[in-house]
Amino acid sequence: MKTVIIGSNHAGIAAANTLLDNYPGTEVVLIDRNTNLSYLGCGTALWVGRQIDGYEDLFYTNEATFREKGAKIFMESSVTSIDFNEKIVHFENKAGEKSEESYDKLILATGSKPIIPNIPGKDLEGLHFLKLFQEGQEVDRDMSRDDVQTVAVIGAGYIGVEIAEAAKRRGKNVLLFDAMPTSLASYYDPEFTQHMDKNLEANGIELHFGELATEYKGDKRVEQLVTDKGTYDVDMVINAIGFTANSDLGKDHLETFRNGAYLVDNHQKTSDDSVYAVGDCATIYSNALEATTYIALATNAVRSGIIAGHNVGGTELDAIGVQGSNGISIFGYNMVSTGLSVAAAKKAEIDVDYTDYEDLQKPGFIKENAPVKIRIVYEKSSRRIVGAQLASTEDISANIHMFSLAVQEHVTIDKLKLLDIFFLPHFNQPYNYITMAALRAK
Ligand SMILES: Cc1cc2nc3c(=O)[nH]c(=O)nc-3n(C[C@H](O)[C@H](O)[C@H](O)COP(=O)(O)OP(=O)(O)OC[C@H]3O[C@@H](n4cnc5c(N)ncnc54)[C@H](O)[C@@H]3O)c2cc1C
Ligand SMILES: NC(=O)C1=CN([C@@H]2O[C@H](COP(=O)(O)OP(=O)(O)OC[C@H]3O[C@@H](n4cnc5c(N)ncnc54)[C@H](O)[C@@H]3O)[C@@H](O)[C@H]2O)C=CC1
Repeated sequence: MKTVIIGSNHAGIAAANTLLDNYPGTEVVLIDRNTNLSYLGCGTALWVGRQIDGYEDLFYTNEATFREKGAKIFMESSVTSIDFNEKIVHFENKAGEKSEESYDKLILATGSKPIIPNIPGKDLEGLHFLKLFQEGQEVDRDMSRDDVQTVAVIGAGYIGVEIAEAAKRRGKNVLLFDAMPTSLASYYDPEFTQHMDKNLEANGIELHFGELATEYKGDKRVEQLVTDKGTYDVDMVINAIGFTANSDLGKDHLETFRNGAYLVDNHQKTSDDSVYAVGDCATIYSNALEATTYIALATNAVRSGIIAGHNVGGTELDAIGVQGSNGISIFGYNMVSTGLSVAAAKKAEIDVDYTDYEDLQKPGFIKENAPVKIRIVYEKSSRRIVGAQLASTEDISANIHMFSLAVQEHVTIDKLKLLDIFFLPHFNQPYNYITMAALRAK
């Protein structure tokens, strides 16, 4: 059997490795238009902000590894069209030479693309997006210019907040804009984001929330950013207002979600029996929403690639859904969340309650210690946990995995009240904040 995979980043790589490692004799062809594969975009802000030495270690595999495993791999080759009836993929390399590959099974792993603000001045120099490795390099180069002193970041989601920190670490004046009244509004409730906002301000980032960019102004290069509330002199702009699915190749043939992502079943199969879709170009099932949705994360890309790989290889494997678990660490302030915030539940018309608690991570007699804030969100009628948020300068990140499982398994808030949680002063308190929050639930 021959499988063609379009897109060889996180999702495509996971699907290819699953096939090559578990199904000897299977024929795998990978096609990607980029020069590189496996770039961990999460490292861009660390590298641009000089928290790590360089970008070299942000790649975890390469073309040669796939060749050694027996796959055919075409880099710098763009798929231009797919004949879904004849099962043929047409592609073109950078020299313009056209080729084609037939398939028995096709895996679409074409990922996502940044949403481009459609406002006047969008073709000026000095305007950036942050998706590809090459775009990270451009941002890094621009930030190295002496005449770039003021950087505007549009979108205070994960990319925006991370790159705002990086620009500040590079000594720039940083202005951070978002349409919402706080940073990270898609992931956390205001009781949590207010702490991140204070942290950003305390570290010298100028916040402009509830403000919409309306125009970029400049001669050749951007010189001003105009919003619905003011005009700002800027030397560089980084746009980070979210991703949308890159489904151009199959959107006329396959069923799609409201944002254009390929609709997939729990085997990652699309509406065409021979075609699978994985990662950021596909939908995903949310256990918190109990519905199909879209969540662009590397973690989901890898898992969905593994699922497609096995189903294509001949082992039936069902996806178990996700919670969209995520985390961020900015100037030493750490936040993690899973499932739905109260605001996200409200938007999805799920009637929820929540329980909050705040305490020191460890007993008071331990010197290296800091407060932890927790919120657990649960559905009023069923009492199932639908989300959790934690924040601290301590590393509280691993707690969120348990909440992810709780959401996945529909555990109720009442089950959490007497859960066996160990105590050791080096790590936590006998009256654990998870227990205390659960006990306070209405
Ligand atoms: C700056 C940044 C930081 C991030 N940080 C995190 C993080 O900390 N944690 C996390 O979980 N996620 C993070 N993400 C999100 C994560 O990177 C994406 O969810 C992930 O890359 C999705 O993987 P993918 O393989 O589905 O798609 P993509 O990474 O978008 O890859 C798609 C591939 O398809 C190729 N392709 C597309 N169209 C064609 C075509 N027509 N022909 C040939 N090839 C094609 C592209 O060249 C690309 O290589 C971050 C993203 C960015 C940009
Ligand atoms: N730590 C992590 O897990 C990371 C994950 N990612 C993922 O990559 C994807 C893309 O990241 P982001 O681009 O940061 O998307 P995002 O969805 O995290 O944030 C986009 C932000 O832009 C704002 N926005 C939207 N339209 C706007 C407009 N017109 N003007 C001003 N603000 C506007 C939104 O309110 C939101 O806060 C996301 O799925 C994200 O989860 C990215 C970086 C790190």
